[in-house]
Amino acid sequence: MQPGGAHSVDWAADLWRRGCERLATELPEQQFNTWIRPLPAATVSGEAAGDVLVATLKVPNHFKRDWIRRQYAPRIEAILTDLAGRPTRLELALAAREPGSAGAAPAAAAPAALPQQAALPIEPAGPGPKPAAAAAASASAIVLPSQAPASAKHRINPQLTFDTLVPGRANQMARTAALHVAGAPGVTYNPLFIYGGVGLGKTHLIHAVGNALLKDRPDARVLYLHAEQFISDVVKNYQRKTFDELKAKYHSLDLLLIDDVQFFAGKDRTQEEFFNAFEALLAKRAHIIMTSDTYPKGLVDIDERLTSRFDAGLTVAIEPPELEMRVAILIKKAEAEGTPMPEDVAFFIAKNVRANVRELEGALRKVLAYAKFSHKEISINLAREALKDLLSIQNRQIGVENIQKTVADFYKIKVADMYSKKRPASIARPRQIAMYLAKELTQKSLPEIGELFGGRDHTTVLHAVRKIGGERQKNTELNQQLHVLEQTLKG
Ligand SMILES: Nc1ncnc2c1ncn2[C@@H]1O[C@H](COP(=O)(O)OP(=O)(O)OP(=O)(O)O)[C@@H](O)[C@H]1O
Repeated sequence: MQPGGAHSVDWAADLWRRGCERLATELPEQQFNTWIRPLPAATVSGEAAGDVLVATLKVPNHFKRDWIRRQYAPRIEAILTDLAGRPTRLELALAAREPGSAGAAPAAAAPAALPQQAALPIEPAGPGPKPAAAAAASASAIVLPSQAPASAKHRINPQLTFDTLVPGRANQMARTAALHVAGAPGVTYNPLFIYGGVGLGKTHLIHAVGNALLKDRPDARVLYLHAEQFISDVVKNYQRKTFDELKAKYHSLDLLLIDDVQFFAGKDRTQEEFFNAFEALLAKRAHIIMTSDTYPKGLVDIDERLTSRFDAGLTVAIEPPELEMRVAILIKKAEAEGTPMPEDVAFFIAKNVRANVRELEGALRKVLAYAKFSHKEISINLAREALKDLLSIQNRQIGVENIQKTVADFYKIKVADMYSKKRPASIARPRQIAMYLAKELTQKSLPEIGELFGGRDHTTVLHAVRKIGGERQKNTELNQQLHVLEQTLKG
């Protein structure tokens, strides 16, 4: 499709196919096969949202929708934006279930023979189907067959190295331990158990160990896999009664890197096989590194015999990165993309995107794509524009009342003084600061803010916004206080 022009089915089908191809090279095979490949159909529409292309993917249940949204949506959007040459937004719509189906989406547009992995019940059964309203495809949308390339890249990703991992307080312990293991596997910290929230770099770190070891010892037998792949292997070998093959594969390794072991929950046979592999590997001084979303004792539905072994080497956490580390990550990643990122822009993005590194990368891609397609220099204004949706979602959650209360607490005045007519500086200044923050952090207009501050005129608010904004540039103490208030308000 050309921007603003007529859609062509071939063009749209090709867009999705190329998107899948790119995803397949970036995601671990198991993740690609589990989450992306089975998506039954995609639709693309151009007009529905102005000049933004909307790609709608149908997903079978709430669980998958939320997971894909959290884990993959920013990347899919960035890839489609890149391939389409225009901003593309992803919508995830619940597919209506066919009567009698087990929860799969309608098969009408699905390809006849996509090879599927051994399907394992890794998620709770989704709630009932949503009415057709959930399917957001517009009348002008084109239905695309889900197409996925036959092969997907997997195992160790050569780009995930210690060199590309930005160090910081958040990953200091984990990184140090990982470097240690890479230098002398099988000696200490065995097993190494790394835990932390999503998108904080656990997978990156264990790939880095694998890459480092392979660089030193190219013949080392190193295997990276997601826990789901192990589950899948156990099922396959169970069906074929080929447990010797399973043993031969896992028990002979020098380094086993296994991601997201919380997925073993409730899978007794898998746990038993993993226990066997674990014991065999430790006995021959091979190293095991595991990741999880929680520490060993926090794992549920996993045999205590295993969790106590997980904890027997070294357990380290990866924390969410602090502001400076987020800035460093942005600058480094932008540099790697060949686009230098001004420090003030990196600070702006880092202050607004704080959840995890994956989201930070998503925001960076949006900004870079926006700069590319609009042929503009990267600036704070451009970043604000590119991340408009993201920022407004965050800001919508902050209410003016909350700002008034937080600022009043901070400057130790009464909340009632925010609406009062009192004018002493000890009260007027915090009030101006609250007005400034209300303008910065919410979508409210100047008159609306004035109304919420005891029915003041919008020019009073404008004056406060300009005054505090201007002073902020020169007065570091005020700037610091505003940072603290912003961080508190954004939670
Ligand atoms: N310190 C860092 N420096 C550079 N890139 C990082 C850093 N931490 C994370 N990343 C990048 O962020 C993205 C998400 O990281 P990764 O996939 O390793 O997270 P994770 O903790 O394994 O998440 P999940 O639990 O969802 O699998 C990756 O692209 C990774 O390269």
